[in-house]
Amino acid sequence: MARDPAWCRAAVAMMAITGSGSAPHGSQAHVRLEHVTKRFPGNGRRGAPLTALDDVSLEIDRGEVFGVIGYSGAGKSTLVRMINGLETPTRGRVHVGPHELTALAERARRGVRRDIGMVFQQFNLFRSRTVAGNVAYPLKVAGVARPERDRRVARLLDFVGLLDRAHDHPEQLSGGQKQRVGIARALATEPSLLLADEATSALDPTTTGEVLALLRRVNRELGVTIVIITHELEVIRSIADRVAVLDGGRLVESGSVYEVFAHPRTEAAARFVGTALRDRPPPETLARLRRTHRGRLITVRVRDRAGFQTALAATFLRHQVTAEIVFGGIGELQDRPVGSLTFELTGPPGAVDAALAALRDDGADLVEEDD
Ligand SMILES: Nc1ncnc2c1ncn2[C@@H]1O[C@H](COP(=O)(O)OP(=O)(O)OP(=O)(O)O)[C@@H](O)[C@H]1O
Repeated sequence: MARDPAWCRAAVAMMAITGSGSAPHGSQAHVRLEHVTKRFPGNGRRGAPLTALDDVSLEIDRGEVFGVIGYSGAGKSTLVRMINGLETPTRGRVHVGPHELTALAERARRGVRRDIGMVFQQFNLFRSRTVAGNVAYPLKVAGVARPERDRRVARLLDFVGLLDRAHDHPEQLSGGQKQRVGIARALATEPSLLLADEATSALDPTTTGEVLALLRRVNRELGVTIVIITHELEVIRSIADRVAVLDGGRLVESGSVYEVFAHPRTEAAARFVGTALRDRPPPETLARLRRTHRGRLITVRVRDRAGFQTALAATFLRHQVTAEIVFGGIGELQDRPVGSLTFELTGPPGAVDAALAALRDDGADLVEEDD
């Protein structure tokens, strides 16, 4: 049964794309890693040393939210420990602000560390101290006098929305509330840099959203640079400006979240981000679509390209191909469109092949979903 190609044109035109630019990059570096390699000695049984980081160079700008993603064992936590000076590289240099960490003695490194807040997956709160006591602890260590300490603690608890829980103990709080205390504590010494290592990995999706919203406020309202380490792509997608992908200790890709997610240049990054964008129908959906649709199935990736969908509809029309959207959708990443549309194509003999050839010539990123 032929359908009116105009239907397709109208549907596609309705989803016309208006792209906008992503956050600019290139201001002042807050953290700089130059050719950092970290080797751990072999444990005797397996023998060979383990390279946790392999010649990693990257710059994190002051005031940005920078994500680091990678599978378990990729080297993410080792990278964090390089930035806060808890590990020293086997080779290479680490700069934080004006300091070259790798050139400093431990005592001086501790001074730099005071300007770095840490947030952990398991919160790491003192169970024996109250919420206020936990937030006050780093101030006590830093020798801040009681009245000032109390003032800062109240301000921080207010900022994270837990002023009314000041006298509770951590076990009386939910996971999300514990992490908010963790964030307040990390901010107590007014650091300019916050390192969040899997800060939401122990939380459910709703609570994750709340904690990410708080981190966004920390970044925007307090101007704190945030480095967020995670294996959860949704975390990067919702909060980061730029992202680096680690794979087997190597930095395989870095750039704006849009560029890395929408146009991964390496196979390793594509494999990692592919799941986040749901660029293809899942196998069970494809099987069902094949059963219920007689025409050719193709999936077209939609990216930030002005006029692309109008051109797509025009190509189908020109070749007398009927194109019905049977699956897909378009979302947003850093305010730019990203998604995919799966079409069922039907038409006169040879017309579908001609239309697909024309689309490929025009640079369309499409996949044939037929067996
Ligand atoms: N102190 C250490 N001694 C020996 N090997 C180590 C040490 N710390 C890390 N490694 C090894 O270095 C590699 C990278 O570890 P790292 O913890 O940085 O990875 P990750 O990406 O943070 O992983 P995960 O998400 O599982 O925490 C792993 O193979 C790990 O076993």
